Amino acid sequence: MAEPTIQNRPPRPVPLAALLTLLLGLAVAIGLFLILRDLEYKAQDTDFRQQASIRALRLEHGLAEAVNAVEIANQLFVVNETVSREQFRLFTQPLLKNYPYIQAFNFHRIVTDSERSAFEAEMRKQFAGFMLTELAGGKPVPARIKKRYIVVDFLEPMRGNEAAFGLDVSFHAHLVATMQHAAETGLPAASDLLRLAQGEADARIGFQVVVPVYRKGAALDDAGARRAAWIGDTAVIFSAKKLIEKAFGSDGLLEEGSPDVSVYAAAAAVESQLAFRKGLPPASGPQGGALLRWLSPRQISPVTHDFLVAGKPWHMMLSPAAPTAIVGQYGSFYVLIGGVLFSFLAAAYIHALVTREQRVQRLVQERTREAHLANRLLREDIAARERLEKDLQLRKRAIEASPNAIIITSAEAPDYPIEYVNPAFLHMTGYTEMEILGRSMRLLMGNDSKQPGIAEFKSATIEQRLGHAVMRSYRKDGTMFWNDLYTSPVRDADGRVTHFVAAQYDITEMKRYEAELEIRANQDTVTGLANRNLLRDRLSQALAFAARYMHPVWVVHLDLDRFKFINDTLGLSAGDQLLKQVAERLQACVRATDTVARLAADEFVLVLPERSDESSAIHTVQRIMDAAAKPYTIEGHEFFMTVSAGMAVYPTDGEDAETLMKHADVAMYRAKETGRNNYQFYTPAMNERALERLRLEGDLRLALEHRQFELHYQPQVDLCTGKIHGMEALIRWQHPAYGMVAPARFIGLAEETGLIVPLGAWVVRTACMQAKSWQDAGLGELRVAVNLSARQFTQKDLVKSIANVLRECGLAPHCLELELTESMLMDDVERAIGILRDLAGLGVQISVDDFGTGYSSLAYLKRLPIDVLKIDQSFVRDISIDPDDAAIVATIVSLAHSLRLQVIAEGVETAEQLEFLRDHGCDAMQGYYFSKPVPADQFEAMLRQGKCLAGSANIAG
Ligand SMILES: Nc1nc2c(ncn2[C@@H]2O[C@@H]3COP(=O)(O)O[C@H]4[C@@H](O)[C@H](n5cnc6c(=O)[nH]c(N)nc65)O[C@@H]4COP(=O)(O)O[C@H]3[C@H]2O)c(=O)[nH]1
Repeated sequence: MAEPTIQNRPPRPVPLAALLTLLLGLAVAIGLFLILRDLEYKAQDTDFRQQASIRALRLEHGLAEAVNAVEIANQLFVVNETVSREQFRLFTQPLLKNYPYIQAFNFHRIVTDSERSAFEAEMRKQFAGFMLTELAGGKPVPARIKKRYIVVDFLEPMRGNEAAFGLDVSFHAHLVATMQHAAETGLPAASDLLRLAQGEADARIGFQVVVPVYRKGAALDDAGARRAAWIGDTAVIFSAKKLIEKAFGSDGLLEEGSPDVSVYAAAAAVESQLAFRKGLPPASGPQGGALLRWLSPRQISPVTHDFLVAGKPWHMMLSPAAPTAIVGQYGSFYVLIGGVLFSFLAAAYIHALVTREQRVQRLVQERTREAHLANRLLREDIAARERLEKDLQLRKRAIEASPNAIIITSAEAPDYPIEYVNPAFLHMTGYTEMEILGRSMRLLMGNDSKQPGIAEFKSATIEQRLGHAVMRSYRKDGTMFWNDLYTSPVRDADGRVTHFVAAQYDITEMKRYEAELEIRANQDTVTGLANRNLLRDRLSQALAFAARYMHPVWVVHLDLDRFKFINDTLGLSAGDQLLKQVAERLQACVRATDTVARLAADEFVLVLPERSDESSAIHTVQRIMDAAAKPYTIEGHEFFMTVSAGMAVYPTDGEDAETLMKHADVAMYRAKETGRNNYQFYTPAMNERALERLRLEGDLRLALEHRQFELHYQPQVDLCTGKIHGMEALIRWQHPAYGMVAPARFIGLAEETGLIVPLGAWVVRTACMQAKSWQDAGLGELRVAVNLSARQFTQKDLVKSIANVLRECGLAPHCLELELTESMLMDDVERAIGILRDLAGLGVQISVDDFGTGYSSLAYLKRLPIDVLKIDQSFVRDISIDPDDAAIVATIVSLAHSLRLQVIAEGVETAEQLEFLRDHGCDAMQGYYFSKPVPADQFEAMLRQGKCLAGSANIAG
């Protein structure tokens, strides 16, 4: 099952422990918060109440002191019968100074209407124009007539209060009521708050305290008596603000942060009677949602204080200054915040612990599961191994018990050492394990290393594929057995071939049986030659091969002349013996690749696939006829026998086996008809040529004796100097009947007949003598090139005979150049190298004729001690029209030069060919363009003329 990855793992629920920790932490934090806040609140509340009572006392005291000042002033009128204005001034002066919150001292005099005039008259004595006034529209006007006037008689200080002097205040109902109340009680009475006409702008709220003044000596027992004795009153006008500020003023009771204070000149908090305020009116409590209200600092409830000022109830309210409450409860908040944070941290920690624990548990579970799985796999593995072990044991026992040989080799090239062989192998080969292990399979092949099966086996191994080969193998004691070998690569898990397994079967018995069958099927039982069956096969194979490589195949039908006579005379057994001897002779005259078959009683057929021309075929047939013609000894008697042969050639005389056999048969009958003991071609023209060849061969044998040969010389010209620097000696046969015969017609014949050896020796000697004679005649140290035939080249005493000739002629060895063809060199390179080294040791020059037509191996070319390469005329011919030939010639020139060889081009017929050769750095030329091969006298004439090649350096220069 796939593990969920980090990305797709579902979110895990918060562990309960973490949740509980969080909740508990939060509860504790909140609890602490509440307790602390309560403590803070109580401390604050107590502190606040203390402050409030201090302020209440101070205020009461201050106001009482003020009232006291009024009573002091009143004493002036109580004590004195009459009080002069001056007295009043002098008396109030110090009081005004001591009580700066006193706005004015007044004496209100009750004047009846009847007394008005006298009063006004009396007053005018001191104050001109005095009259009682009243306020109308805020301005003093003469007072209207009333029963009674309450007149501001004395007034201190006067300055600033002039408007009030003489004013009838009886229009002021409340003031009048206050005065009357004071008069009736005989006690000071305070008014409501008034708006004062004088004073600083913020101190114009004030109140009056009046104390009644009675007539001297009047009874004042009850209210009525007092009302009757009332003649006026002394009044003091206070500035409420100044008075209260003075009361609180000391000890910093109004400082920033001190409680907020509201003082009302009434029994309750009536805003119109607000005498003083510091700070804000008491708040109704925190606003906002429940949580916000709960979290908000607990409000300290305001403190009220009621007291009397001159009999009038006053009301004071104190509430803590706003920031104080918050500041005072910070501690609990810190605890709350800290507690909450701590709770979250603790919860996170518990969460981490729990999740870690869970992870560990999970990991343990996973590991446990994996361990179980691993255990299961291990058990399965062990079981599989046991099974495998059993299988292996079984296979091993099977391999060991196998009757066929099994070999396992390593895949390590090049030896592929043997790592295992089964007992059957040891039994089959006779080797012990010790002897075979670590060795190569090659050990089994002995020296028989050229079998086709080995190549197949090798390539199967290299290509790492199945291989099958039937091979001859050799036991330890050297005896051969036929080995049917199968091999197969063994691959490891990565597909790499590490071993090969081979199974070998000893099929020697089968092979022997097969061979016997084949022999029976394909061999003539009397002679052991191929029978008709095998002949057909071989001929078909030869034709298929010939068709592919454009080779001729010769089919020769032989018939023994007069065999029937011998058979009839001497009996079948003698006949058989004769046939056997004939068969042996036939076999001896042909090559291994040829087939000799017996068709019927005295009829034989030869298949000669590797004769390139008719002359070599004739040569073979002639040899057979010669061999057959030799005497036979049977049962003590000597016999002579001749054969008649008919020849047909593929593809001229037929393209299939049947036709060729039929035509060879026809030709054979023709031979019989023409007198037996001869051969006939199926094609008449070939018979003609064969006849001519016979004649030529006969003539050739005599030609040397009759001095019919002569040498022609063709100049070889240095392309740099344009001068003749040598010549090639070319043989000519001056035939008495045919005239001049070209070498192409007789050199091959001479080669086949062996006449080439004396002929070649004659050529070398004649050419050397001629070269020496021209040297002696002062015609230059010319080098003469002579063609060597294959047979000459392989002649045992070649080097010696050449050395003799040079010595006899007195020609310097370097003036003789021996021309050899590529094929002569490549036939048996090692042998050729030996001969050439010996020749080079003499000091003669060696050139390779017809270069480019054969298959010279560069590697060998480097090892051959040669001096000159002759470019074959077939390349030179088309040099200026065929780019391939041009490229070949250019390559040969550069190749020769890189091997430090000279290059001469033969068959140069045109100026273009010459120009090309010059352009490409060819050293010398030979060809009709300069001169054809000419007799010695003509060549000498040419030398004497100093004939040169036009356009060469020396000429141009
Ligand atoms: N079309 C043409 N042909 C040119 C030209 N220049 C030279 N030739 C011919 O090319 C042949 C060159 O000789 P080779 O390749 O050795 O070929 C020689 C050589 O292999 C062989 N031969 C000639 N003399 C001897 C000899 O004394 N001994 C041996 N073993 N072979 C010889 O017979 C071959 C033919 O000889 P030749 O008939 O004399 O033919 C000569 C020569 O006449 C040219 O410009 N155009």
